[in-house]
Amino acid sequence: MRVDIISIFPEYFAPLDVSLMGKARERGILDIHLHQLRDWTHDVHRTVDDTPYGGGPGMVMKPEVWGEAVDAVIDGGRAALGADALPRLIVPTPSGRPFTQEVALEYAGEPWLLFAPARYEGIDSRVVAEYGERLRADEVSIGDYVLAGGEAAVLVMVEAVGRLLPGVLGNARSVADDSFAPGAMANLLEGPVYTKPPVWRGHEVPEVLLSGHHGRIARWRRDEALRRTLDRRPELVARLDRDGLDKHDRRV
Ligand SMILES: Nc1ccc2ncsc2c1
Repeated sequence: MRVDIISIFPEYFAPLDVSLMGKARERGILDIHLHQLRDWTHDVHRTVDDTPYGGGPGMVMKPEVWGEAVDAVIDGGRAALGADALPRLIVPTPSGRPFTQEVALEYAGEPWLLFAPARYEGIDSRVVAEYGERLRADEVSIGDYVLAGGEAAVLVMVEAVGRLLPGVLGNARSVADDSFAPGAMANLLEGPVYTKPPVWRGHEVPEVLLSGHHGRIARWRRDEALRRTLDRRPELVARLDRDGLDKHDRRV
């Protein structure tokens, strides 16, 4: 998968050089290209924003600069992927559709993603309108809180998508084990986890986990996942269809 990221802070993405994403890049599974948005400005101050039409606080990022940058990055990607290749354009914004595991799985199936993180009050809305006429352009939110810009959201999305790519997770771990993956634990939060020693500062590991009885262990883990989900994210339990909950579950 090719990933292009255009930002006024390309250095923000240094974390993508390390750990799982760094290894995926070394192994050629993930091909990440960073671009400085200001390289497509033409004034001495390398200006990327201006005051909003209609008034109001803050500044809006200029469409001309983003248009030249996205056009150039598409041309660059096409030199590598083919003259007709087009990226999935992803614009992180608090007003976007929620970024979920389902969206991450969708993006993991794409050969080319182009992220356009904004600062200030966002990017002139004509940019998404312009590119939405010829490619898939999504405005996506990672949650309902205030950030200084979209760069942190791109880090989150690249990691969530990158770890789904074949070969990125080692054999010991598979995406099928994910807490939001389809299956018996779908839509449930991870329950508590333990490792050695069996007693730590007087806290004992639940006995069932030391029993070696796999059926009881599986049942205990599901009970704990359901209990935690009911306590912290009851709306996720509501999503479980009636078949998703067995008669034992209803006693949790
Ligand atoms: N403030 C904020 C919140 C969510 C979000 N998602 C993508 S950019 C962004 C910015």
